[in-house]
Amino acid sequence: MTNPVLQAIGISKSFGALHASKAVTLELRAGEIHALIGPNGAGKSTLIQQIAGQLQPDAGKIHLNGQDITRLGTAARARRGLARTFQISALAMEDSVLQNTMLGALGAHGSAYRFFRPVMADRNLRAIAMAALDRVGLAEFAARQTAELSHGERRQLEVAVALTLAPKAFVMDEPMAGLGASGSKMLTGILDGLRAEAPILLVEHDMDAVFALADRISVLVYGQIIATGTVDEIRRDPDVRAAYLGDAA
Ligand SMILES: Nc1ncnc2c1ncn2[C@@H]1O[C@H](COP(=O)(O)OP(=O)(O)OP(=O)(O)O)[C@@H](O)[C@H]1O
Repeated sequence: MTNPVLQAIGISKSFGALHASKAVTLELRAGEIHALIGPNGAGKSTLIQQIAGQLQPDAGKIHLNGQDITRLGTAARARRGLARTFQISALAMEDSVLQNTMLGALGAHGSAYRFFRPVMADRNLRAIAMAALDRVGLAEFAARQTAELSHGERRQLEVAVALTLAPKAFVMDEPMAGLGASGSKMLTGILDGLRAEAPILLVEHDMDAVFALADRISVLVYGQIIATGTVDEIRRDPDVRAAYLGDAA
């Protein structure tokens, strides 16, 4: 088996007396969507923040392609190919869909600081951005102001911006949140195809999306991973049913 792309190795984090992550070990392998599920307050966000670099673990390490990135901040991790998506506030609402995407592409492919006009005239960046927009079904919206997009289309745009970074791994925090049935279906289809480009660590409460997308699922309860397995293994796992899924499985 190939080496994991992204690893959390023995991650622990406490807030006072509360152990939000207890020696969590998790692997994201090439080509997979690995869902992280668990009840409210289980520690999913805390773990994702440590993986993305917003929070420093008390103990343990984060590796990206075998390299220790534990001490790097979010920007340095992003430059190394860790794409954290679904922070909608990162989009400039007054700019066009294409401008948002090209500025994302500039972060990864532009070597020097450039003023905005030359950036927008850069054919190479434009081609990278248009390819990313096409990939998520937004090419025909390139000239629209981002503020005009629906909630679901903004999610698609976030994916396009992340794609311009040529990511090695995606970390996605509740991408389906706030989307209606058709938005979820559209985004599920997009994520389904993305795993071939880079594996996805997916935190998601929408179990239909999780069961439709995940190659493997890890279940976090009280800061600990109680099971990792395929959808079928997790659905059948008696500990998971007792702690989390109940009759919903
Ligand atoms: N900065 C913080 N200071 C103190 N306690 C925190 C902090 N961040 C999280 N916690 C606590 O750590 C525990 C895990 O929270 P976390 O948000 O990681 O869970 P979660 O699984 O993401 O929950 P949800 O599904 O509701 O988003 C909770 O008890 C939470 O109250």
